[in-house]
Amino acid sequence: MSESSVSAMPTAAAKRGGVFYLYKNLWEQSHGRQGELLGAVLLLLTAQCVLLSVPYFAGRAINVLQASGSAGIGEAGIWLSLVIGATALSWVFHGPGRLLERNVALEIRRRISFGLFDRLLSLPLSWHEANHSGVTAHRVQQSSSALSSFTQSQFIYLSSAVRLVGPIVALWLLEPYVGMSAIVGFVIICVSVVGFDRAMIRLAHRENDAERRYSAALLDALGNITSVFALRQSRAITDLLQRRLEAIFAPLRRSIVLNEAKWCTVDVCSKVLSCSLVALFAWLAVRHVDATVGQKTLMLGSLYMVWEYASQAGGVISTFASNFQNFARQHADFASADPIRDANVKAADATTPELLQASSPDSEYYMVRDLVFSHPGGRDERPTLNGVSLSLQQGRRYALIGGSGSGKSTLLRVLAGLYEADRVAVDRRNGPAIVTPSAAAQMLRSNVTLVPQDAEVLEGSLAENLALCATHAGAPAEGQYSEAMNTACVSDFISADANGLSTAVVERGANWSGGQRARIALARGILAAADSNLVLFDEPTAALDSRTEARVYDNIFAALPNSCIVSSIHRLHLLDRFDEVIVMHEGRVVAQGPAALLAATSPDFRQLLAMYRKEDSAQPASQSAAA
Ligand SMILES: Nc1ncnc2c1ncn2[C@@H]1O[C@H](COP(=O)(O)OP(=O)(O)OP(=O)(O)O)[C@@H](O)[C@H]1O
Repeated sequence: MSESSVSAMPTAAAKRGGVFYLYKNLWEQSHGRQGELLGAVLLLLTAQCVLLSVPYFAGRAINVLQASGSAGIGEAGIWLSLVIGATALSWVFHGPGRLLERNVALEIRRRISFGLFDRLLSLPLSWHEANHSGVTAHRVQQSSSALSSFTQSQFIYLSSAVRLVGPIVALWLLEPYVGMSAIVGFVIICVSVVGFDRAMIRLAHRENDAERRYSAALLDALGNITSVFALRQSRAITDLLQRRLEAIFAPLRRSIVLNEAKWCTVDVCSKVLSCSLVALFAWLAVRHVDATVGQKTLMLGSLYMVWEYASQAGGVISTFASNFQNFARQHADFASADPIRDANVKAADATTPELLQASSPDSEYYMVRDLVFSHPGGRDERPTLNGVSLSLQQGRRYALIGGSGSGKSTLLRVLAGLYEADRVAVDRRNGPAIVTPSAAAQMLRSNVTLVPQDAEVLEGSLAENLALCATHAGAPAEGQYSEAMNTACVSDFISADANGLSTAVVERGANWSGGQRARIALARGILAAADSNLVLFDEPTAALDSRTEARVYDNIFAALPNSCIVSSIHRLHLLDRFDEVIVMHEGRVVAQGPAALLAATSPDFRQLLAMYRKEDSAQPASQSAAA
């Protein structure tokens, strides 16, 4: 995938309303736990409201001491014990509130991770081919962590809100002019913070894009480490990684400058505001003449209250600035999975359920007519499959042959329902014809099993790898493993018992030879195909020597006697094991029938056969017999 197309993806997210977007998703994702979420909010709000009384109690203690001296020690002690009491009481609400909030956050992370994974599984194969797996994995992780961390940051946002409103109300009660001045000051500073952070959100989106491309390159390098070593790619890969890292740093550097400018503005303005509020209060207080004693009074406790509330007000500005920055980051990170959420999946045809029912496993043949398919973003103007027609019968074996790039793998993927055709009609004996591509894809997907070309194995034990599949009815029983291992000739190199099944498979099956890995993957494919009436194999034995290859085919045909089997093959010495041959050329089926008939009637078949014989005779004898 080109670098430009990767970076162009997640911009739709930036258009969505930030705060509402996150809160809407938080609310939706916490369904079933919304009571807990509201309970957490209530408890955390109560804790912050209780804490608001602390400066008042402390100020009253100072005022009593100022007015009554040592005679007021008892009363001051009561006020001070209220300070401790209020702090302790706030924890009675804050602690349980945080527990609730963080538990909901964990649940939200679980839901988003699995929700996105489910969504990924529902997207067509072509979507996955067009999107780098490293990029997609990064999106899932970043988005699920972001909303989870947003959820468990609620107490910070709530405390900021209370500490924003509380001191203003307190200052207003102490002196309305001071309260009014605080509001004006807050508004000015908040507007400048929002301005800075808007610019920083845009940079965060660019930074996330660049970071995903860097992760993708790193994953490619580490995932293909044999080629990196063997082809001396280290230098080129390092250069690529450096370029991609530099692409992260470009928006990051601008963001760092903006961040410092923002903090400078916030710091200076909040200090100016705090000092101005104290000065304003003092000035207003000394202007007030006490009529009874005839002198200007300035109660130190009240001054302390103003200082404390003003400091809180100043502190809140810093907190607001930092919260907004976190919030901006969380918004950008959560939105990074929007290309997955927004991926355009064609809605299934309304008649699908009926068609699926009609296509019960006892359908006895498929007649595929006029199949047209183009790879999205394919290089060629012509469709990859152009008017393909073929007929397949239950219990028969078909060899799919053709030159490289003729469309064999693509055809098998369409027949497995993994790619949706642009146009197709499928006739079956036991049901109405299906003429809608989406319905055809769904029907095929629920009746057909494709054993893919690449032997994709996962890290774990052999048993875990075999368990990573399902028939249309569900997971295969463990008792079937040894039979599948025998069929795929896995038991040639590992015993089909508990001991053998516990053998380790490392990442990408690097502790097995290519042929052994292919047979493990084939055993898993055979397990998955147990109840499919159409089973497709995409060159499953290309990595095997010709004798083992022939044994594997004999075993497969014996293990699946009632299924229709279509297998693409390159080595044509296998042809006599198949009932019919399907010949492909440039995206078309140019011939179908028994090999003997085609040898007499099809020039394309004869040409392929001649090419094969020439290649085969050119090979050293040892090669075809090698294990
Ligand atoms: N994901 C894809 N995106 C775009 N074009 C593709 C994609 N996969 C295959 N193609 C193109 O479709 C054509 C048919 O490819 P396909 O893999 O089906 O051929 P094949 O007959 O299986 O070849 P081979 O025998 O070499 O495996 C080729 O021109 C190929 O470049």
